[in-house]
Amino acid sequence: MDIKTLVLALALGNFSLCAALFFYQQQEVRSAPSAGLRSWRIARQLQAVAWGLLYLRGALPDFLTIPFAYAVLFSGFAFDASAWWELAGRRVWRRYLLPALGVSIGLFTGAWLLDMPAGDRIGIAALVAGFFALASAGALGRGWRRGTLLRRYLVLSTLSLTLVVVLRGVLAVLLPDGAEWLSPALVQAAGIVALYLLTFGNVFGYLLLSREQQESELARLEVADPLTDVPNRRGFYLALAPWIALARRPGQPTALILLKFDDFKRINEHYGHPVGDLVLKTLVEVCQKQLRDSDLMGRMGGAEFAIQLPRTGQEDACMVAERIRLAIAALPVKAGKAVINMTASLGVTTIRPDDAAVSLFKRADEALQQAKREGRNRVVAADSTPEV
Ligand SMILES: Nc1nc2c(ncn2[C@@H]2O[C@H](COP(=O)(O)OP(=O)(O)OP(=O)(O)O)[C@@H](O)[C@H]2O)c(=O)[nH]1
Repeated sequence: MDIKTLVLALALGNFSLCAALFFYQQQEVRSAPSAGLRSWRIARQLQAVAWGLLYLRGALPDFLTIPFAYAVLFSGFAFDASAWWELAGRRVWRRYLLPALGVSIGLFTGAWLLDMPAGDRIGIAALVAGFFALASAGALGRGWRRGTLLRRYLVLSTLSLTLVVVLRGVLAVLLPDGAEWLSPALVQAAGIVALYLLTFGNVFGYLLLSREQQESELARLEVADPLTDVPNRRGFYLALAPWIALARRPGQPTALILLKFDDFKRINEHYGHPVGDLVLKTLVEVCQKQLRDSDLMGRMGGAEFAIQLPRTGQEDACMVAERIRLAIAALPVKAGKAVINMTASLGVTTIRPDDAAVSLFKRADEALQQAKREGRNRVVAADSTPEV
């Protein structure tokens, strides 16, 4: 395959992706688009045009196929890097890519206007491609420690291909006529192949990684509450199950606190649902500050939450519950212009050896209901001694 064919393949590949994306977008309003998809789409369009122009070198005026084509290509690289940063949740990095793009286009166009040797222009273009590829690798590398194999592969392949592209540029400047077996044609072929692999590694990597991110977010939402980010009922039950099983063995018990904010309906009615949401989020943070790292708070639904406290007896659990109650009552929640005073009622129990989740929650709920009946804003302990 000669270089021209590879350039054509790059143009056609990007064009066909643009077409596929056009049809995909007809559905996008129905499903949540991945972060960065817009930038990624613009990158494909720009790169398709740029490679198309580069392919037509000789058939069109030089102005179009050299400085203009490279300016469009650099913009495509910049949008690619931007898409990766957006996918990593750091949109702010786009701000730094724009000036870098301006400098890149200025340098390349300047070299063309000054009629510098083609090798120097190639050097500039390779460095620009390398810079934006490194920026993409930086965004990808942010998730390295917790990253999947796919992410790690993409980081390493991007870095090694970037190295080849940059080397190609350096050699074009330092050894324009090649040396021994390192002919200019070989260096050029290695550079364009690396760029080809970089482009399509980027294309499929982005698609696969955004799909992977969406799937892991969906899996997280199965066990987490999207508003407060604590485990939902299902997640909490899953985390509690081993402690229920352990209660059959001798040792320190695990305590359960059931907490419900008082008169929460009033907040929604007076201030509206969005303020109610904000209050819930703030109150969960207030409660979590009173807990140990080993404790776990989960949302059972509405304004009701549960807290598991491993290796904690009833007396200590009551102390924690009282601390939480006081912290909630002491802190007025600011939501916009409103300052809202909240209280909560709490029922406390410990897991008995004969408990199942149903009996455990029933007992904690009875204690909670008693706290509500007795006037709210209080802690009630259930009787945790096993029935005989
Ligand atoms: N803002 C907001 N409100 C919610 C959410 N989930 C449930 N609620 C509201 O929470 C309120 C819970 O009300 P109830 O269970 O009747 O009890 P309460 O008003 O808190 O009163 P008591 O428990 O009797 O002290 C209802 O008005 C629900 O609409 C939510 O995610 N956000």
